[in-house]
Amino acid sequence: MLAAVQKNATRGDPRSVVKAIDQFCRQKEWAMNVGDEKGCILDSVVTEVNPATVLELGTYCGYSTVRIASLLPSNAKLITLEFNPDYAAIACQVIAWAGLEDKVQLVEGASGDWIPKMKEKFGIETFDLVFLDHWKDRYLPDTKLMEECGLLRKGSILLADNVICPGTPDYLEYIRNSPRYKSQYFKSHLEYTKVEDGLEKSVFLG
Ligand SMILES: Cc1ncnc2c1ncn2[C@@H]1O[C@H](/C=C/CNC(=O)c2cc(-c3ccc(F)cc3)cc(O)c2O)[C@@H](O)[C@H]1O
Ligand SMILES: [Mg+2]
Repeated sequence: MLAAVQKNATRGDPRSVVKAIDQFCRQKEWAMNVGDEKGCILDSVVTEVNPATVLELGTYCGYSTVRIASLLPSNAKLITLEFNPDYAAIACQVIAWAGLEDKVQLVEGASGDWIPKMKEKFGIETFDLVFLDHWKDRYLPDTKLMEECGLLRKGSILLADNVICPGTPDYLEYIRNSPRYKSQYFKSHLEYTKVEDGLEKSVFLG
């Protein structure tokens, strides 16, 4: 995938990096990027929220990191957590190829370890937007952890990938029934396939 980016995408052009990865995953080898169809929904949420602070859980190869960072205002900050060093190394190069390294802080480590350190290590008060796309059984514990650490403010937006496929039943049950969130489901398809999947957008009510 990285070779495809370096061969087909233009340095400093995030859209060409996104296109190169999507082309590679459609033509050569499927990969678990959020993809172009759900990616458009992601783009519209990022544009609508216009966040100053973003947390991404699960960088993988940096596809959604590039999509999000390319839409952020100049002073905005995107912190992305990835605990697999091999994926982190690839993502770092993909983000650099897109010319977005100044907007992105890629942190190598587990979300559970780093979420409690966000304030002291990065001077983050609260996140305006969180994109959840890591192991599906971590969405709920990490959401509760973000609440406990005071990282969500009235109006913070959580956007979760794969709430249908592979599915995040415990997270959906919690977020749709909690009086502290207002949720909305965006129906779509699993990246590069016709299988149903979707994104769940939830506003923290404080
Ligand atoms: C606690 C913790 N801390 C830090 N990094 C963490 C972390 N937990 C995981 N990570 C990291 O994040 C990525 C993991 C992503 C998991 N995503 C999926 O499993 C996924 C799967 C599919 C899929 C659908 C149908 C199929 F048939 C097969 C696969 C589609 C998707 O879109 C997915 O996101 C990966 O880079 C992993 O190292
Ligand atoms: Mg996903």
